Amino acid sequence: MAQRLADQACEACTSEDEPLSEEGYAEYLTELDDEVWEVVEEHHLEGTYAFEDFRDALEFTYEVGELAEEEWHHPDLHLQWGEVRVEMWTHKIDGLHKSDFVMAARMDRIHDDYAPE
Ligand SMILES: C[C@H](O)[C@H](O)[C@H]1CNC2=NC(N)=NC(=O)C2=N1
Repeated sequence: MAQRLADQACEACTSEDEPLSEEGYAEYLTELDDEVWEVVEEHHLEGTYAFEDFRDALEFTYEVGELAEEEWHHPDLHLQWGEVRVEMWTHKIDGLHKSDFVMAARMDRIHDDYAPE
């Protein structure tokens, strides 16, 4: 059984990598929460997470920031009361890389801890 994306680390990407097309990322997309994530114009992942309040959204944002620093792969994070919107792509190749899906899967796992009671 292939290792789950959420159990993987980001691969170092180089500017020589080709951005993934739909055929290339279709399998990865199946591992993401489909109520959260969509691919926009085959260029980036956009995800929207809901929270009970601002503090939970803020703490989630901080945890994701720590993950990004650890993996050296960074999302755009838009924080508001009760919601965090995430945009994830690989700037170096101006498109999608496997590492973007690894990060999204890792964010899904972090969000599981904030699921409303
Ligand atoms: C300087 C450059 O930003 C770094 O090499 C890393 C940091 N984090 C990154 N994050 C993302 N999403 N894409 C990148 O290309 C990237 N590059």
